Amino acid sequence: MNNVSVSPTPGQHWDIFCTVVDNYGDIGVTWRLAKQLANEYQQPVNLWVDDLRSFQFILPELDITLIEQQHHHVNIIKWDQPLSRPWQAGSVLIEAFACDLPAEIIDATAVIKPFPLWINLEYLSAESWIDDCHGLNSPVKNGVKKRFFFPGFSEKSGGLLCEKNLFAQCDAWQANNQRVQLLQRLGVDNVGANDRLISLFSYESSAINALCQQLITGQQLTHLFVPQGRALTSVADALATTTAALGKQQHYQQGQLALHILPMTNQEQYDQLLWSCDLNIVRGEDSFLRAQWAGKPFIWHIYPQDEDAHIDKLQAFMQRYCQQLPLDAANTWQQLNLAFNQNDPLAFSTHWQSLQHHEVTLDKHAKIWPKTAINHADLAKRLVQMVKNG
Ligand SMILES: Cc1cn([C@H]2C[C@H](O)[C@@H](COP(=O)(O)OP(=O)(O)O[C@H]3O[C@@H](C)[C@H](O)[C@@H](O)[C@H]3O)O2)c(=O)[nH]c1=O
Repeated sequence: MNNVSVSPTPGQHWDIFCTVVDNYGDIGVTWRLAKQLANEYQQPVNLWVDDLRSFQFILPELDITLIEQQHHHVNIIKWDQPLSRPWQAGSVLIEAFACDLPAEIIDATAVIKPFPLWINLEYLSAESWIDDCHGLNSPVKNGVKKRFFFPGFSEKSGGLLCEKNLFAQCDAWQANNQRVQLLQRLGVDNVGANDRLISLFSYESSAINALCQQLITGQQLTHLFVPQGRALTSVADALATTTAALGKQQHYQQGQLALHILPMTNQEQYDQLLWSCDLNIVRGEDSFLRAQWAGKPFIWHIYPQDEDAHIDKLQAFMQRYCQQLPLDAANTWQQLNLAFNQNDPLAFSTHWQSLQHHEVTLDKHAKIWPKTAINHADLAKRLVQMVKNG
């Protein structure tokens, strides 16, 4: 057996394997989980990642030439095939998002006894069917089984990733108006007390065109913060320019819209941007959750799937999110999200204009939502408990 060290007593560490499919969500989620397990639960964690270049966008200090390195107390290993560093069995083996584990590990099921607790970490969903699948076992090989872990919003699910001190950090940031420091760091020094701040980290959408037009002609000056990437293409279209031209300028003003183009930062600084804005437009899985933890209203651009499966996922979430909202505010917010996801600029403009009537309600709701959503226990806590229970 190549590249597997067979030790008579498996180690106590956790291995997390992550394949970067596209974008930053797969690595974003596993990196966050690895940091939390290492720092809050003092677990030795190996994070195996097949694409360090993508990882570097959200961890700029990562050295992409190294096979192994430590950051935030997590041991990060470049996952090559075949493995460039032998795998040694630990106590837990996490396959993130059903990635194919290395053949060396599958073969090792024949010889390593007991085999580490094998967990398949699934994508987050607000759909209720996940409650019945969370925790189920499925046979893999040689009598070894893997267990399914479904993150979700219900008590029966695997819960949501959220660090122990996150809400306190966010509250302190907002109470002390620390956004001023953030804006200084970003080189944005012309923000008035009544200006609106919006962050935009989405995929391409023609609704962005409508958004920009609404902001340009709006009553209030809006600062729109756009990290380099896919949303910028749609912003450039809306402003009848190109991403290359926009990229050169960094700050750009048209009417009541002040556009600021940002480099990607680490996850901690991205959180600070979300905490500082009045509205966040987010996407995928991880930024979607972080916008909720920021306690601010948001629009969710969900990762598109075949046959519009993502729209069911979006509806399932919106239903949960809106349970405690008055009907008219809920309707406006849901229609706005649908318009963004369905590339409908006309509908987006209509619902954007209605949004102003519900700003106070949505603001209040966004503040109380995190405590409802966390449902007494975050994901890492539930995961550690699952491991303890065996
Ligand atoms: C803009 C920005 C983001 N980030 C982080 C936040 C998140 O961890 C990560 C972005 O991940 P997401 O929000 O999930 O969006 P994404 O579109 O990048 O990832 C998606 O990838 C697909 C393959 C998955 O199937 C989707 O479910 C989703 O996870 O990038 C930074 O750290 N710094 C930044 O400046």
